[in-house]
Amino acid sequence: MGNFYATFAVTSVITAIALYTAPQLLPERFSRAVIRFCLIDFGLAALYSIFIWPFFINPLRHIPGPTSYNILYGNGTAQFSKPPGQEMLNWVQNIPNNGLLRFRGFFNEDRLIPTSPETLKSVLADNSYDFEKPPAIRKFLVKILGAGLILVEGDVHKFQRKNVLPSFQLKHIKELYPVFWGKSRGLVEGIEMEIEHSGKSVGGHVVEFGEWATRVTLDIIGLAGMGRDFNAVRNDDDPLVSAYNELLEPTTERAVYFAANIVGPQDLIQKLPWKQNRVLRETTGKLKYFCLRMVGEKREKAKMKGEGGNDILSLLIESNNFSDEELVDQMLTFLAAGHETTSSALTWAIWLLATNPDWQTQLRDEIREHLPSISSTTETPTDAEIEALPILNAVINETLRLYPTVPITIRQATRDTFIGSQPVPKGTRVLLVPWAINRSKYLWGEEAEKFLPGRWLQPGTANTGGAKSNYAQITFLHGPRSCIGMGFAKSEFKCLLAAVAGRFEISMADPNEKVWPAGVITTKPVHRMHVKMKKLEGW
Ligand code: HEM
Repeated sequence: MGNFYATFAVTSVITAIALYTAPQLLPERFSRAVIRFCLIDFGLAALYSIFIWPFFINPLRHIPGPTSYNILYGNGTAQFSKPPGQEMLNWVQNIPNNGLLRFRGFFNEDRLIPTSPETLKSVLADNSYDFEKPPAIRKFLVKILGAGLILVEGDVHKFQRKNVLPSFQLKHIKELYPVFWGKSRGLVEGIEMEIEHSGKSVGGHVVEFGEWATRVTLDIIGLAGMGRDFNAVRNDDDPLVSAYNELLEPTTERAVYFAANIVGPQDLIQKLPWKQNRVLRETTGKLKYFCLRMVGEKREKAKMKGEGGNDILSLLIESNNFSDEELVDQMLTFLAAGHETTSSALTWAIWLLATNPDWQTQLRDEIREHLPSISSTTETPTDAEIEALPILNAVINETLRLYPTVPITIRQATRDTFIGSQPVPKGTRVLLVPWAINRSKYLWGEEAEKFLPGRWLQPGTANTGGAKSNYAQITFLHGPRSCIGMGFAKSEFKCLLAAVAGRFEISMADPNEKVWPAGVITTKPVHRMHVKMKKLEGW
């Protein structure tokens, strides 16, 4: 659209000159003259920004993209397609391009989609700091989650990333396996109890698995991330968890409030006498208070008894690089980024196993042959034993490929820059679409959209799935803004899936149910995940 303010300045000058030379166009009353001036000015600016610039001037207009669009809102609704990212996948599969697609969003604003390893590398690695998260989204979320790693940009991000990274190193993740396995046992026991209480132990009982997944991943991020046992699998009365759930409770009014803050004048909206403003202030205040108290207690304990823990927060405290307030921001970030994401991945894996019984059996056989029973309280598998299971590795990688839990994420060019050899003006929005890249037939072959764990089981393909480039899979993105918790998430995911698939036979409650992903940031099955689970003896 070009620079919005510059457009207005130019159209104001044009309007002023036009009215000066044709004063008969202005009514006599001053107030009416001002209104007419503004209307003409606004009309000219809109005409230029919505029609002239995008269709006749914009240097990006020759990049291939969908040819059918609405004249006013372009293909803006594609961002809300179901499943999220599906419309973009259709473009990737069907519109020939040289690594970049362009479409017009609302009011014909440009949107670019990198589609090849080269252009993805350009955005994610080579020019990563030229592309930031859109400022309005960041400004609003910082009020809720604080200025933690996921929301800061530029030098502050470089500093935080450098100082948080050591706590997520492989050697630390290895130490967390007992927590992952112990919490996986808690999950299995919880489901076993639900089955027992239902009185349907013999034939199996229908369980809504998504809720279990949410609770157990919350427990894991609590204990492994912050050294606090929320025990959400057994109860939900932890004050920190209650405040967190209250904050993210998905009501319609909350959704409208969030949307108004992102697209509207945020500072004004936050001054309105809207109940959501007060609720948000109070719950974030509560959440931050609990976190601050936890950080204080941990710091004190480490000082008095020289006792640090092996959770991520303890390691960050030990590193001495962050103030208490900064640690609170990181805690809220880990809570938000590190639990619904893994919970979503686990839920999709359960669905894929329920609908692919052959792979379910093969996975169960592998687990039962090589790992101690999940019910054993004396034996815990080592990280090496879990990492050595090829089918488990194949199933989690294929799940993460087909159901990336963040299907779309957005960037905005902060300066005039390049994607590959294509100049990209400041302000252009770029969509990174894991859903479309991970399923692209150009990167994964004709069977790209099929669940085929075997692609990770061929000689030399355990880490690549047979794709020629790392950038064929962008579930965790790549480069300086990639998911810092990838190793944590994959290890946790492996333990949880091994425990559940080893213990239960899983089938769909309704084999004819149409299941598809829905959600705004992370995805879950649209009607939740109702599966029949039957406890299997002999392990
Ligand atoms: C299957 C599980 C997960 C998936 C698919 C996932 C995916 C992602 C993605 C796509 C991003 C980039 C978002 C963007 O910049 O637009 C991201 C960033 C991040 N993730 Fe994860 N994530 C997962 C689990 C976790 C876990 C368990 C943690 C923490 C314990 C975590 C912590 C973070 C943080 C801190 C960032 C921001 C990194 C930065 O900007 O430097 N994630 N994740």
